[in-house]
Amino acid sequence: MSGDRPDAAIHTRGLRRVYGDAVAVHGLDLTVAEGESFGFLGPNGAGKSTTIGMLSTLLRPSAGQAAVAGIDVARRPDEVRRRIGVVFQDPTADRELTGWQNLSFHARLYGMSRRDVHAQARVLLEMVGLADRGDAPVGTYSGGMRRRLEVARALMHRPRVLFLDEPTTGLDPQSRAQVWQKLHELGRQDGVTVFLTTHYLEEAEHCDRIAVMDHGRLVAQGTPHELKSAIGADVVRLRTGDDREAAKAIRERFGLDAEVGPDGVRVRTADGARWVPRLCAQLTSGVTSVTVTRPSLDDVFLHHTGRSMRDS
Ligand SMILES: Nc1ncnc2c1ncn2[C@@H]1O[C@H](COP(=O)(O)OP(=O)(O)OP(=O)(O)O)[C@@H](O)[C@H]1O
Repeated sequence: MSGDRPDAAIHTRGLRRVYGDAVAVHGLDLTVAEGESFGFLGPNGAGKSTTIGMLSTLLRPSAGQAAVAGIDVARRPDEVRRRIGVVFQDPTADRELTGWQNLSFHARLYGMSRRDVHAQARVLLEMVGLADRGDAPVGTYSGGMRRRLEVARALMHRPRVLFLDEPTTGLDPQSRAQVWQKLHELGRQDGVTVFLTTHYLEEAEHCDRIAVMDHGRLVAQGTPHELKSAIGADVVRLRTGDDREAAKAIRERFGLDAEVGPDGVRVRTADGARWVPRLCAQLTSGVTSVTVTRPSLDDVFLHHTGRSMRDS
């Protein structure tokens, strides 16, 4: 493809997908380096699953190009499939089979030898913390265990790129942390590229780089630190006797953008700590609490999409 990047794990140019008259992904240009963990964020309907579908060869692009592990997804989909692993939003492990059988069945589809399957399953069950549960039916696993098994299964044929669509949705915080730690090790130790969508802030924080998508377009990309710094200002959150009235007063008297949300009034301003005393002196609607923080990824998300990550 033009502007080739054979060393990149994922490289797209003008990647586009339409459903009838609706454009789900508009000309996406994205490059993800080998071994990178890349978080793909965006509100519902932004086009994340459609993009993963195209990159994992399940959906044909309507236009543009994409290469995964240096191979064009439209021209050589079979070769791409051998080099990728996919963990879908909904659980797909067979509950009747044991963990071990799930891994083995998957690997045999990829033509792996019995011996190789055995060795690889042992390593991966160990890696995802299921070594002592491999012989139990998946129906007896907790949600977190099932998810970790699915990660192991996606890795059986030693893919170079792992795609995960909402890998930890519905898991408790402890299971989420466990799954995430395993994913992180993969990149660090084995150079596997991890490309994931998530609605969880802490998961996004762990990524080497992040892209934010909205209405089928990339609206921001960079490291979590770069994206937060680019917002440039402190975030002041206030609770007042009347949040709407306070937001109105802030807009009028200070010319600042004040948003009212479930956690009170949110204002972005340079040097928030110095501004707060001036604010308190001017507001008549009684300030009950104030916090000043550096921008979070949720602030980045809100800035670029107009929505909070938690709400989406
Ligand atoms: N099979 C389909 N037929 C028609 N429209 C579709 C289809 N799949 C997705 N869409 C539309 O394409 C757009 C992008 O959807 P997509 O599922 O890729 O978004 P998403 O960012 O993954 O959302 P979510 O976070 O809800 O999974 C949406 O407007 C959606 O309604």
